[in-house]
Amino acid sequence: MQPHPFNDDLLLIKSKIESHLKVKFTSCLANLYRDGNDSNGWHADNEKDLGKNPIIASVSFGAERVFNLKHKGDKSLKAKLNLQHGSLLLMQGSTQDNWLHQIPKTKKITEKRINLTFRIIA
Ligand SMILES: O=C(O)CCC(=O)C(=O)O
Ligand SMILES: [Fe+2]
Repeated sequence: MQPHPFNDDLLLIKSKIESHLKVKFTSCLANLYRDGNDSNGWHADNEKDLGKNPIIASVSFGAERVFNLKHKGDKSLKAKLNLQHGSLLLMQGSTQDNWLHQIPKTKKITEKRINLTFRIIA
């Protein structure tokens, strides 16, 4: 993937999150879900360059989508959130070590959603 410099809109969103959380982010990954047919399969954001126990701030715009979490070890542990327009989801601590997350496909959603995940990359 080819990184681009932050534009003014992204810098504004980044600085609002940073002053709220007292954390500085170095990068942002943008995902476009054109409709409910676009999804993001089960994964953990545990790439080496994120370091141990990464803090990831995830902002959602547009269509509300389901966000599922499942524990890697204990299959009985699951969580389901609805990520609303304008919401901020924070993943931190051992979340990526212990849990997988996904945005499942759905036939109910025909509208677009944009998700921005702000990250600290060494
Ligand atoms: O779209 C979302 O809310 C999640 C995106 C995600 O998990 C990722 O980019 O790693
Ligand atoms: Fe993720």
